[in-house]
Amino acid sequence: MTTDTRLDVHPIGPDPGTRRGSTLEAVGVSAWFGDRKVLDRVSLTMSAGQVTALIGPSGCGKSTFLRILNRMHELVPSAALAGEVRLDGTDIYDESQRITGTRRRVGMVFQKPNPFPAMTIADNVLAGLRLTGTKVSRGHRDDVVEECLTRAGLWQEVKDRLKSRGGALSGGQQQRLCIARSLAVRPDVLLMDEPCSALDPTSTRRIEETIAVLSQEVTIVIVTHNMQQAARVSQDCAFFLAEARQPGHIVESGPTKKIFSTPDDPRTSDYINGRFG
Ligand SMILES: Nc1ncnc2c1ncn2[C@@H]1O[C@H](COP(=O)(O)OP(=O)(O)OP(=O)(O)O)[C@@H](O)[C@H]1O
Repeated sequence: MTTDTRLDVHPIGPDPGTRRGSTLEAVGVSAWFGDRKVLDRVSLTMSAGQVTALIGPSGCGKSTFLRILNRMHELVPSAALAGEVRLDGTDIYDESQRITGTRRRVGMVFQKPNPFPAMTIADNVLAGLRLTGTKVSRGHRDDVVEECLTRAGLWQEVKDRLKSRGGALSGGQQQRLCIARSLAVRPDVLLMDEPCSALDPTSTRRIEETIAVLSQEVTIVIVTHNMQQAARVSQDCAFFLAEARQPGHIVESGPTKKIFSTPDDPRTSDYINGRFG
């Protein structure tokens, strides 16, 4: 299919500003790689319009849990899963649910910025639409590019060079370009797996500002090793732990303010205060 023959159809979903994201609810989620169980009965509600931070030491299953939330876990041949993930009440693993529909509603931004380096900045934004088969008219494409780059906090920096290669941007700009690409399909939920770990402090701050703005419209779940970042950007927080070769589980979850000030479990306090992990 050539892009020029696409129908005059706008991206799917309500206009930004008219909604507050979707609620994601994990219910009794367990996960395996082969025989090895890596998550044990994880239940967590990630509320609409909130930022939920997933924290915990390396290897406790945070990324696996995140990948379960948009059906990427099942791409690993040895992977298995139990439990439910409800998106606004509907289990995304129910056989009536199509994987492409879930991926469109639940976007993902990865640790390492991964724009298409040889593609122009504008085409990088539109690539998200092409990958999900969402049609957009030629006349509407410029609007989508501007809107998404604006929402990702990148428009002012790139508006005069939209035809430059995505690979020519700085690391932080590339990450915001990837966020813009995710936003083009108007997801209800954005999953972010350590989105700032490869970035300098200034770029990190820009991404955090972007997260704060986006969270008014999109539900955000972020994995971070940076406790200050979790405290800054999230309203809710879940502390994962895998002890003594046991599968990862949630020790406690709740409002970030409470988790960081008066956690119920001493292991949470020890981790947050850098006494292990
Ligand atoms: N593709 C895979 N095949 C086999 N085992 C895997 C795979 N991916 C992850 N694991 C294992 O699952 C467990 C959880 O890994 P995961 O990456 O989810 O942890 P994490 O908390 O995100 O770690 P980190 O903070 O270091 O990214 C680890 O023991 C890891 O070795």
